[in-house]
Amino acid sequence: MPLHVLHHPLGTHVLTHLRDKTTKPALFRTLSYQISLLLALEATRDLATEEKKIETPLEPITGRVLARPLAVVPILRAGLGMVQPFLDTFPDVSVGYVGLERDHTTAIARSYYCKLPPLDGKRVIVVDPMLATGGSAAQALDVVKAAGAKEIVFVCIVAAPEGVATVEKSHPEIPIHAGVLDRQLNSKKYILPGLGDFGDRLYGT
Ligand SMILES: O=P(O)(O)OC[C@H]1O[C@H](OP(=O)(O)OP(=O)(O)O)[C@H](O)[C@@H]1O
Ligand SMILES: O=c1cc[nH]c(=O)[nH]1
Ligand SMILES: [Mg+2]
Repeated sequence: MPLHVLHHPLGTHVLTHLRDKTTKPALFRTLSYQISLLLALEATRDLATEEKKIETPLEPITGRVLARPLAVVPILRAGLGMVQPFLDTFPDVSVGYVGLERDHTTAIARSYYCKLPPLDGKRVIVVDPMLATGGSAAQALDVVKAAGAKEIVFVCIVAAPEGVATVEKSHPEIPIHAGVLDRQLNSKKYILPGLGDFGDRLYGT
């Protein structure tokens, strides 16, 4: 599946402020909300709709409404910073949680939590702001598939080429929506130029 990179002047503006090391957590959370809303709209452009007969104040018409509910699945903890725009914007959303944490030396993610709603019949949107090695995303996508998800999209704010390659190899049918595609990983598997540790900046840790 192709990588879809966000093209919107507001997205570019927000990303610059997210990258700025002087941006404090309160503003960082607001900016995360804004870019996640833009990404949520991109990741749902092709949602199925169905007919619904209604009456306007003037006459009856057949309109269209969303046919199926959404499930948004943040990868804890940084993914939590991307959930709220989905809840605020879509009429029928459930939330599942996959807890993964990268080891500081190996950068390999370890699972510590999982709680998912029924996923069959839903558009399942797995969200995590940073796609670095791709290990966390690939694991989370394995987990939602094992839980019955069939229509899955992965959404991140910053992607590294290495992470995109990992997800494309392990889950070739899953579309990836990213706010930006960055240059590379450094020796500690952080994204360059990136924005640092998203979870730490979101929660001031
Ligand atoms: O693509 P990867 O190499 O797996 O790296 C990306 C992961 O690293 C960060 O989470 P982290 O493990 O730091 O946990 P946190 O969200 O609790 O800070 C980020 O939010 C991703 O989940
Ligand atoms: O650059 C990175 C890589 C992984 N996780 C982050 O929060 N930032
Ligand atoms: Mg972190």
